[in-house]
Amino acid sequence: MSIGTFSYPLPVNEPVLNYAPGSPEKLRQKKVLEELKKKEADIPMYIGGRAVRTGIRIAINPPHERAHVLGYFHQGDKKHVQQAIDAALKAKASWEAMSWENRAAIFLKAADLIATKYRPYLNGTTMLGQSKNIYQAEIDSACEIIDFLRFNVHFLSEIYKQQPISAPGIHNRLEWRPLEGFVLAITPFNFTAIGGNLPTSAAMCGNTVVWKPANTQVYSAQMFMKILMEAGLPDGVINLIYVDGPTLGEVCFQHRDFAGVHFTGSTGVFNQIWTTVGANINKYRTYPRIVGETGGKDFVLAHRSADPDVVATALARGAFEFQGQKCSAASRAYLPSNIADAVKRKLIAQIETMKMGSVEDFSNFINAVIDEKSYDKLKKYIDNAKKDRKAKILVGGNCDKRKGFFIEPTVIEVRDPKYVTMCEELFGPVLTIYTYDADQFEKALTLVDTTSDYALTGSIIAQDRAAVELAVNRLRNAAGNFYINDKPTGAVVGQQPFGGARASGTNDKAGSMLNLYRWLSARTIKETFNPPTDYRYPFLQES
Ligand SMILES: NC(=O)c1ccc[n+]([C@@H]2O[C@H](COP(=O)([O-])OP(=O)(O)OC[C@H]3O[C@@H](n4cnc5c(N)ncnc54)[C@H](O)[C@@H]3O)[C@@H](O)[C@H]2O)c1
Ligand SMILES: N[C@@H](CCC=O)C(=O)O
Repeated sequence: MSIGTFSYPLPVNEPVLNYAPGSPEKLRQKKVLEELKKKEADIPMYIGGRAVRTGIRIAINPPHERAHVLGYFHQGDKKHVQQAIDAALKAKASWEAMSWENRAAIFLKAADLIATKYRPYLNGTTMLGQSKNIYQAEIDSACEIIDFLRFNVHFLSEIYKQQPISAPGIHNRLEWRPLEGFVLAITPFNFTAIGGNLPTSAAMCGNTVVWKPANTQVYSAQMFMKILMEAGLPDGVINLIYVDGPTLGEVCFQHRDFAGVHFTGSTGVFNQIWTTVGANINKYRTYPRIVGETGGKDFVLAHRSADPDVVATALARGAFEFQGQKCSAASRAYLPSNIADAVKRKLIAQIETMKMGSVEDFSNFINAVIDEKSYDKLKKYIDNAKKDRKAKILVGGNCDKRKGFFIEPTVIEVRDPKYVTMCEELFGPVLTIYTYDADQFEKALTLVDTTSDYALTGSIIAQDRAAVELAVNRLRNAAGNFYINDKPTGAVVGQQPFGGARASGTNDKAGSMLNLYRWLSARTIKETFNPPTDYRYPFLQES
């Protein structure tokens, strides 16, 4: 029962700590990394609040140190998917009946726990499990997840306030119901914050959730789950299971109570999910919500008026932070002929200073790619480029997986703007550059717009305002997140709502109100205070 209307003002973004040499946050983080490495974690699934261990233990190794074992997670099968759905459905009635202020408090408390005592733990599990350097972990597993939790509480409270008008004699209201059934959250390896946001944004709206993270993100996912439990999340509201994708799909997408899927990952997997849901549409109680943020082939387009230093730095950071494993990473660049040589020279010089190695040495900018499958795929593209007369490796190109999955930041230069690495998502530290005739900017715009199926992020770098305006207009549908004189990565919750269209997803903008609407199903209620008692209109009542 709520006695009062409570307010949740717009929060400010969580400040990014800088981990400078000698800083208290750096000392604390180093200690926690040591602590995490010393113990071998035994990671259960969490179903209905119970820790479930199956005995099928899968080792978790840091991608940059394959020989080390951080722990093991217990892999589930079909019956655990069913148990997770049952637990979600059982928890549903009491969760959706809980007053908003109590639901909200759980997520706000989780945000505060992460901001304080668990910050180095969520960062530490992200650093070791996903091979993220401290800065990349801090902006993800500390700041972004904290922001998602706090901003979504604010956005949802704003949605709850949205009500229709009422004519005299009646009162209308909108009830912001959760969906009928359970929501499935399927999350990718690359962002701990996305792993946290996908189940919690739906749960916050009163839904109960089955959450399946990528196997390569389980180490940090279970840390987040434990924080939610400590924050008071009731049993069964979010059920964390580790099963393979097809097993998950086989049970969930056949279930009558499947109410929606909140997915982030590759376009191919999302298309498969959509096709399966479509084929099963007659089985469901309600039309399921399908939300998917998917792949990208993100561009940087420089204009002849661009400052070469700005272009080179946008490329160095945009393409190589977190080894290019961001859906937003710059992976194709279009340089105008008047400054192309200067940009290449400056970019190579920057890349040559990038240190590569373990996350425990904070001076390493580059760490390992996520796993062997990704390493092998990336190496193949690089080896093919080495052999291909149409491509030239400008810098990098060496790969070594003996100790960890290390791939040097690599720049490929091509003369064919439709060369394979200009079109396909590689998801690693590989950038392809094409030089266009600086007098043919409009042609370059068309090329950017038509080269890839994706439309996630992109940047225009120019000092000429007319060129910026032209690019903003002509590339309207080429990116859901468009940047001017900046790299195409690093969206901040509340500042740059995130998502793309075309093959990059349903563009439901994580970290904004738009996303939350997808987990709500409004009911309109009209109450008439003085109801009529005669069916006849006045004109029928002639005397
Ligand atoms: N647009 C965005 O906001 C965004 C953000 C992050 C990552 N991504 C994309 O994610 C991809 C990288 O992440 P990834 O390698 O973890 O992606 P992925 O598609 O391989 O896996 C994503 C999730 O789907 C699961 N999965 C795989 N096959 C499945 C199936 N048949 N049925 C159900 N679930 C299945 C995986 O186990 C994982 O949990 C890239 O394509 C990247 O662009 C997009
Ligand atoms: N939101 C992140 C990307 C998430 C995808 O991997 C960014 O803007 O860089």
